[in-house]
Amino acid sequence: MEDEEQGGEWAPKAWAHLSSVRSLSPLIQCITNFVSMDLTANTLLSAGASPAMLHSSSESPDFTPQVHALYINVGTLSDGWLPAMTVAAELATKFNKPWILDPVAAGASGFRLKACLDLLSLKPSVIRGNASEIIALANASFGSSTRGVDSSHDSTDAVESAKSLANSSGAVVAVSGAVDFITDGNRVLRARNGVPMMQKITATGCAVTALIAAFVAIDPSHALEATASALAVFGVAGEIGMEMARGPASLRMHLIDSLHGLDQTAVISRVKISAL
Ligand SMILES: Nc1ncnc2c1ncn2[C@@H]1O[C@H](COP(=O)(O)OP(=O)(O)O)[C@@H](O)[C@H]1O
Ligand SMILES: Cc1ncsc1CCOP(=O)(O)O
Ligand SMILES: [Mg+2]
Repeated sequence: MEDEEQGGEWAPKAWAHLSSVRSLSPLIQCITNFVSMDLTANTLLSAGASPAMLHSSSESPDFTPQVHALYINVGTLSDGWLPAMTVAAELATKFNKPWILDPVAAGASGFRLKACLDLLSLKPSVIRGNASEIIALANASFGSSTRGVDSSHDSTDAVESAKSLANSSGAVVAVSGAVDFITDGNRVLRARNGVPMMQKITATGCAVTALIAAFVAIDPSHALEATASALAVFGVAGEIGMEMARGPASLRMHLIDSLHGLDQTAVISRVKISAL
């Protein structure tokens, strides 16, 4: 099975997506949490994209129409930031720009769940979360099965929730974990790259969602494929980075270096994407 997943039709697609990000350098507006800002911006830069962490609702009317994609992450949500997210998402929709949602800890509180559900009504192109977040959103429930920002479920537990959320929202939904699943509600793709140590670095989930925004920016009409490519490419960077790392802190550094240095041979030989 693993051999079937390696190479095939998907690895050249992933390489084509990464190459387009490098040559087109899409401008990505990021409204993201305080924890993730640095890793997110550096991930986008090392992939060849151009990050801009602009979140004021006073400047989004001028700025959002110019970007190639918008990334919204509710990780350190506050009353003050929510209107800024709403304004930017409305502008993205109005100006036909893809926007991507990371519903960090969606099931941690009623405030956060309602915020995420309200943002969903503004039609994101892609939602990427861990299994607990996708289950909470699909069931519109908070509390019982959520432990803060980390998942208490395996990604395989959330495949049906992801499909149902994709169908109800119209978005492509990605569940990350040991295996990443990506669905439009009908097709389901599976990406099997990465290393477990990536969970021990804060904001790797946030960073890969930003990378999804960059990949969707350069191929907006194929959001499902672009999302799978971004998850697999980030995983490959983690695998190569892990060969040099001594723990989470050095993996963080080597992951960024590896993403920057990825070549065609590494991507083609390592990307493991398949249809479920
Ligand atoms: N056990 C694992 N093996 C390989 N890759 C993993 C594993 N757990 C997470 N990842 C990868 O780490 C990144 C962050 O995923 P995850 O930890 O699920 O998100 P979050 O940080 O939002 O909870 C993703 O690229 C995912 O594929
Ligand atoms: C620890 C923490 N607390 C609020 S946001 C955040 C970062 C979460 O990052 P990720 O979802 O990528 O693990
Ligand atoms: Mg997360």
